[in-house]
Amino acid sequence: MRFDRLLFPKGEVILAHVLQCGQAFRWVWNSNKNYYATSMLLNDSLGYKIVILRQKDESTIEYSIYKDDSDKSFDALRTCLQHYLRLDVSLEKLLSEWSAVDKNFVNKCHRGVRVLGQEPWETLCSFICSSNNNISRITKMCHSLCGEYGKEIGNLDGISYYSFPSSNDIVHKASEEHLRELGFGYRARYIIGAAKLMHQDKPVSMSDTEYIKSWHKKLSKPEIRERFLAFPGVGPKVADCVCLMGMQMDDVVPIDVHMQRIAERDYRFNATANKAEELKERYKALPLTRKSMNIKLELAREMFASKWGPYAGWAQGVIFAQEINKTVGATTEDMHLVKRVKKEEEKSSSATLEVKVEGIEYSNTGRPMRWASKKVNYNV
Ligand SMILES: Nc1nc2[nH]c(O)nc2c(=O)[nH]1
Repeated sequence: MRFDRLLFPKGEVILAHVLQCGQAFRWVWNSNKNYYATSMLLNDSLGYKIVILRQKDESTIEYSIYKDDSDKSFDALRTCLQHYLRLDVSLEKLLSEWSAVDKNFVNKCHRGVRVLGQEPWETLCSFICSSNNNISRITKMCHSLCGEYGKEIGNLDGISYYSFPSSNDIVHKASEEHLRELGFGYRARYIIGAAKLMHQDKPVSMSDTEYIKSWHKKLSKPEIRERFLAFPGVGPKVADCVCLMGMQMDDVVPIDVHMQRIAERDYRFNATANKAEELKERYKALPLTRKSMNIKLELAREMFASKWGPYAGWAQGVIFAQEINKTVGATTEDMHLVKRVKKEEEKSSSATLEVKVEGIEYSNTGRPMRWASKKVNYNV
C-alpha cells in the first residue's frame, strides 16, 4: 500500500488532538493498526475515496488511499489534505500572537489543534446534530446518516465507509420517523427540514457544498451567518461553527454556555446590558441574527473577537479543545435552541451509555506516550 508524506513545522498538526476535539465526527481510529480513516470527496471526477492517515512524528503525517495507488488520486488527496488541515496557517505564529495579548495562552501547551477546513454541507448537518449533544452521540448520528443514506465506498478492516449524503439523498431516502428510530430525537425534524430547504434553494447543477461556498461571492460574512440561521435547528452557536469550520471564516468565535463560563471565569468578563440597543441597531438588516441573538453571549463573542483578532475562531478552537479534555464528551448548547428542545428532551427516556474511548495519549511535546483505553459513562 502506498503512503506519501505531508511535512510541516513541528507540532503544527497532532491528529489525535485535531480529529478528536469535536470538530469532525467521521474519522475512525484503528487502535491495532494505529491509523485514522474516513471517506473523503477528492474532487468531482475522482469522487469519494477511503483515506487513511497516520502520524509518523511531530512534523510528519503519512497518507494513503484504500485500493488506489494512482498519482492522480494522490495529487488530489494532497491538495484536499492541505486545505482540510489548513496547512497555509501557522499555528505557532498564532499562538505567539495570542500569548502577547492574552495571559491564558502563556506557558501553556496548545499543540496541534487547528481549525479544520471541512465541507460546509456536512458541517451544517453535523452541527445540527451537535446541539445539546455529546461527541460520542454526534459521531454515531453522522455515521448513521452516511450508512443509511450515503453510497458505500468500500470496506477497510471490517468497517464500511460511505459518502456523506447530499440534501437530495436525504430528501429522497430519509424520513423524520426513520431518523427518530435511529436515535436522532428532535434533531430528526431539523435534518429533514435542512435537507428540504437546501434541496429547494440550490440550483440543480450545483452540489450542496458548491452552492453554500458560492455565498462567499455575493454575501458579506454577517449575511452568510444569517443564511445559516434560516435552517431549522440552527441557532447562533451552530451557525458560527459552520461559518468557522465549513466556510473558513477564521475570525468567527462560536459561543455557548461553556465559552460564556470561560469568559466569566478566565477573562473576568461581565456583560453590560446597556449595549443591547446598539447591537439590535447594528443587526437591523439581519432579522434572524437579531431575533436569535442572546445579548450576553453576543457581547462575549465580541470581546473574544477583538482580543484574539483575525484568527479568533482558531483561538476559540484551542480553548474549546482544552475544555472538552477536562470533560470528555462535552455537550454543545446553543442557547437559542435549548429552551425549545428541553421539552422534547424531557419526553425522551434517559439512559446511561458506556463508551470505550481508545487512542494514543500525547505528552506535552506532542509525542505519543502510550495506549489509552478507558470507559466513560454518558448520560443520554
Ligand atoms: N472548535 C470548536 N469545536 C466545537 N465542537 C462543538 O460541538 N462546539 C465547538 C466549538 O464551539 N468550537
